[in-house]
Amino acid sequence: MNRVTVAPQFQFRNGVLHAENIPLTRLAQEFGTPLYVYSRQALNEAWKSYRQAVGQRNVLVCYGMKANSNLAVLNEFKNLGAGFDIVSGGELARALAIGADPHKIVFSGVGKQAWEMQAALKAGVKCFNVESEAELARLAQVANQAGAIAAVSLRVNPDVDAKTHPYISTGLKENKFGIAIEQALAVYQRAATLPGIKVLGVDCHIGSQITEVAPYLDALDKLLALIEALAQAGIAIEHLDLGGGIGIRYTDETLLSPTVLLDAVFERLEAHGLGHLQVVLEPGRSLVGNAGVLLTSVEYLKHSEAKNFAIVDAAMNDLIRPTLYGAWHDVEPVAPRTESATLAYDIVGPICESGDWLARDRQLAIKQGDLLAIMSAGAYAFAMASQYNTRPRAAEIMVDGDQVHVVRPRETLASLFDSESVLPS
Ligand SMILES: Cc1ncc(COP(=O)(O)O)c(C=O)c1O
Ligand SMILES: N[C@@H](CCCC[NH3+])C(=O)O
Repeated sequence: MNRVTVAPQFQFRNGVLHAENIPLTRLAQEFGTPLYVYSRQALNEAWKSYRQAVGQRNVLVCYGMKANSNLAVLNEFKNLGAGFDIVSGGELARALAIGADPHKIVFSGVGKQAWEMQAALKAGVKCFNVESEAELARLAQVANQAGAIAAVSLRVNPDVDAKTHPYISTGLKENKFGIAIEQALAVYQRAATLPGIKVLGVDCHIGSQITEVAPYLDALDKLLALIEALAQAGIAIEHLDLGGGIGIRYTDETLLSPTVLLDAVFERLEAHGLGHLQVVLEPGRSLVGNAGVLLTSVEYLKHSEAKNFAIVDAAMNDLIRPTLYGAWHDVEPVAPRTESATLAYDIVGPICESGDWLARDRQLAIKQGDLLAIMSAGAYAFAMASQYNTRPRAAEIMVDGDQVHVVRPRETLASLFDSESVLPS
């Protein structure tokens, strides 16, 4: 019986793991490993879950492109109607490169530089999510110099526990993000008087890989109290941005669906007479996380008294989540064997760091040369890759039914240092 994986578009057929209709063995042969493989259908299905949740309601879904900013992914979401949540001038450039509608771009991030603000104003983005009073002052200055008006939401830090990994929790008061909820009213009052600034909305983003609705509703309750205080102070807003954060299945998580979230949000908005507000969401991981796998080959097996190691050709430079967060990614042999002994393996890369591991203590029946798929590698995977140890970043492939597209070729060795120079002698 074929094992079922966490990702519907990556399943076993006749004993071989496929991406849609393509056997992953074929892609490894043709393009080499390590290799990122994405499924176009998975992107579409994930988008559909948001579209169905939205229904006729006034919701703008801005894809949090930091999760995976490959142009093919961005273009797919643009064509499906997505806006974009950006956090840098670089991400703005990517959005503009695929012809994204600037009126559907929100600009988040705690450290926006003046040039980034200028570029975003020039492009005409929908909204700046402002994270401090100092940023607000800089934005007003930049907007005035440009003769432009910057529409803003203040990103409020509601001090709620998103019940996720501390490194990806962003809505607690000890986190660097946002303006403390207690200070928000005063900063809004200042914003309302600043030339160059137009108050448009309220924003928060409490964390990532969230699997329950309760933390969102805790945050929402605090934002609703703020919105009422703003109304009393004569400051009307048009939209409420609840950020991203919906989690995916890495192993056996129970999931929060966009429908459950939006139904609960609109119920509360309507109860407060705020059903007219536009809701903005900034999902990243939940749109792409299970649309990708990282393929890697076993270079060596190594057995010591304490451990069995599978040394593979992918490494922490390709996928840093395991060592950075202790994150779990399922590991599937692409063509599972039955004849080898099953042992507990640590899957480690060739990088000179003890932290260079992708999975630990996995029961696997494998041999040298076997191909493994590291699952759920569509989000925060290639996007966080580096060239550490002068390793070219992997190629990225998009599968679409029977079609295979190289959406980013493997980096060449020369490209890793051809812009460097040595000192004149
Ligand atoms: C401001 C902001 N919006 C959206 C996201 C996307 O989050 P996620 O990938 O968890 O949906 C992030 C990342 O956590 C973020 O920092
Ligand atoms: N990079 C993190 C998520 C961070 C979200 C960005 N605010 C992860 O891989 O889970």
